[in-house]
Amino acid sequence: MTQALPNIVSSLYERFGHLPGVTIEVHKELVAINIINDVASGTIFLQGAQVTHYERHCEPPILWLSDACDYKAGVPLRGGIPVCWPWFANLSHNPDDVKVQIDALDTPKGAHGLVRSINWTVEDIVPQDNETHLCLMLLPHEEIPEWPYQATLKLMITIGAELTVKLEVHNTGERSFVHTCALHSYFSVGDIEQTSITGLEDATYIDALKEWASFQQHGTLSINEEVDRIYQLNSVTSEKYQRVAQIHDTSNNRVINLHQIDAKSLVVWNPWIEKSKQLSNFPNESYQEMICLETANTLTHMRKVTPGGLELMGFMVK
Ligand SMILES: O=P(O)(O)OC[C@H]1O[C@@H](O)[C@H](O)[C@@H](O)[C@@H]1O
Repeated sequence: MTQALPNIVSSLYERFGHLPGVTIEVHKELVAINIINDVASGTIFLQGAQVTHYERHCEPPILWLSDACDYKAGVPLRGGIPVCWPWFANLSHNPDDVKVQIDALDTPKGAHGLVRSINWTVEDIVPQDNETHLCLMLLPHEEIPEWPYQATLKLMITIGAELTVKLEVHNTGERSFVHTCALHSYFSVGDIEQTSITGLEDATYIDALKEWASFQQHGTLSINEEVDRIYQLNSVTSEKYQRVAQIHDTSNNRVINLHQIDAKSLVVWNPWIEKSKQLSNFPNESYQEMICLETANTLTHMRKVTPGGLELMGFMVK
């Protein structure tokens, strides 16, 4: 972060004024925007445009955030909704076009791309009684010296009775580029052993724990061991949100409904016992209280963005 934290906070207040239900806070080395309106509350960090909290009043939080986050600049927070772009997962598991494009760059090639630990700028905050809209923006060619393609990334978030998060990728340059991406949502559940997922019946998935082989889902998905799967949802369109999965969070007596638009992949991940011990900023027992359902376009759903082209994908939680 080049600007001192208090300066970032004061310049945001100067730009937007003191908007109702909007406060800007510093968490150690990071700046966050807190939202509260008549129906819900939320928190969005500038680093990674990472939504870390969403809760409807009088209900348990919908998103999970680790208690072990250290709020350090350059380290993505464990939980909430990290934005993965321009590649998802390890580069080695991406389509050849993505690998070739990224291999040519002199940039770190860790999992989940380049933008989850960079500060995004705040484009807009619009508070209303029942929903608050935010837009965060990133110009990757300006923030990542090695990224050679001109583009504008926008993350559009609505905090209301529903949570919507949309990622827009606009090619503003003269060369095409490809990407895979994900909104890597960590959902909070009361007890993973009393949690099941419906909506994926009969869907095809790639199992990252079984040598990336392809399988078909039969019936409800219960989580009682490590799960790391990429479901391919070919029927999702760019026309309207489509209900893709439901998390039955039985111990909280609720169902979280996930709808997607123009996002044809859904990653389901829980690290379970052994993998939990290897993850950064992840308490050993936390696998019991979270499940990732990650709205994505990956593998065969890689996207090519031609000059002037604009890609939009996202999800809504009802
Ligand atoms: O530790 P990271 O880089 O945030 O990744 C967490 C997980 O992210 C998921 O999307 C992947 O499917 C998992 O394989 C991975 O372990």
